[in-house]
Amino acid sequence: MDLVNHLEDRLLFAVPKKGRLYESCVNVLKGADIKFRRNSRLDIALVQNFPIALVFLPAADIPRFVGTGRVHLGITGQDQIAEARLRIGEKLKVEELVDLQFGGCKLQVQVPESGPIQTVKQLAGQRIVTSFEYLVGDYFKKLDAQMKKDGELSEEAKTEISFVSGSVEASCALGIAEAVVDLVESGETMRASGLKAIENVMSTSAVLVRSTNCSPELEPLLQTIITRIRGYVIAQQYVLVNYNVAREHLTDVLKITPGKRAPTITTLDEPNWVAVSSMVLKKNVAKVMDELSQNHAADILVLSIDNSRP
Ligand SMILES: Nc1ncnc2c1ncn2[C@@H]1O[C@H](COP(=O)(O)OP(=O)(O)OP(=O)(O)O)[C@@H](O)[C@H]1O
Ligand SMILES: O=P(O)(O)OC[C@H]1O[C@H](OP(=O)(O)OP(=O)(O)O)[C@H](O)[C@@H]1O
Repeated sequence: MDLVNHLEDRLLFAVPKKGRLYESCVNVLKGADIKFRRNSRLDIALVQNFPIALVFLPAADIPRFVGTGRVHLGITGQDQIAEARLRIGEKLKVEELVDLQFGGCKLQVQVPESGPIQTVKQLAGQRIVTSFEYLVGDYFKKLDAQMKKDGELSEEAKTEISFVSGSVEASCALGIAEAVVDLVESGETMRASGLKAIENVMSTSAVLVRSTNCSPELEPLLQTIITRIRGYVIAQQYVLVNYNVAREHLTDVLKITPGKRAPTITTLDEPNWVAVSSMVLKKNVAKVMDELSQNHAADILVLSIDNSRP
C-alpha cells in the first residue's frame, strides 16, 4: 500500500522506533485500544480503528517532529524534550501532557571511580562527552560563569562539551574526556565502565507530548486519545481497595484511604456497618492494608483496575 498517500487527514502519532521506551509505548497504545499492525521494515503503521498513523522515529527526533507541527502527538523522554527546547528555542511548539510513569532515569555527571575528580567544580575547563550537548552545555556554562564570578576559574577557561551519539561511557577510558554525562537507571552500565556519578543534571521519564500547532479539526480526536492514555496511566498506578468497617471506626480508616477524589461509602445490611471503596496507589497498598487491619477494617479486598477515565 502507498502509505504516504494515506497520511493526509490522519492524526500523526510519533513513537520511539526501538530502544528503552519501545515496549512500554506499545503497552500504552494497547491500553488506549489503538489497534495497528507494524511491518518491521516500515516506520509508519496505519491505525485500524482510528484515522491515526503511527510514525516510528528515534526518541531524540520526536520533540522536533512534534514541536514543528509535522507530527501531532508523540511519546519520548523528558530529557529529549528539554534538550530540544534548548537546541530549538521558542520555535519548538510542544506541550508536555502526561507523565507516563516509565522510562525513569537520571542524567548524571560521571567520572572515573578511582580518579582524582570528586566534584563538578573540578571539571570546569576540562573535557566532557555526552549525547545531550545542549543540556550539558547549558549546565557547564552556568557553572563556569558562577566560578568566574567567584574567582575560582580564569576568565579564558571554558569547559569543552563534545557530542557522541552512543557508547558515551567509553569516553573516559578512551582518553577523550575527563567526565561523561549520560543516563543512569540501575547504574550497571556506569559501574561496568569504572565510573561513578558525582552530580545529577536532571531526572527524566517518558511523557506524552502534543504539538500546540494542530488544526482545530484534529482536536476532538486528539482529546479522545489523550483522555484514553491518561486513563490507562492512572489505571496502572492505582488499585481499588474495598473493605467493611463499623461506623465508629470510619473516621480513622478514611484517613488511611482518602481515595483519589473521595472514597465511596455504602451502607451494609448489618447495623452500624458500612462498605468502603477507595483508589489507592499500587506502591502503597501493602502498607495501607496493614493500617486498615490495625484500625478495625474487615474483609479487605484489593482489585486491579484495567482502565479508567479521569
Ligand atoms: N537506562 C534507561 N532506563 C530508563 N530509561 C532510559 C534509559 N536509557 C534511556 N532511557 C530513556 O529512553 C530514551 C531513549 O533512549 P534509548 O537509549 O533507548 O534511545 P535510542 O538511543 O533511540 O535507542 P538505542 O540506544 O537503542 O539506539 C532516553 O532519552 C530516556 O528518556
Ligand atoms: O543504568 P543502566 O540501567 O545501566 O542504564 C543506563 C544505560 O541505558 C542507556 O543506554 P541503552 O542501554 O539504552 O543503550 P545505548 O547506549 O545504545 O543508548 C544509557 O545511555 C546508559 O548507557
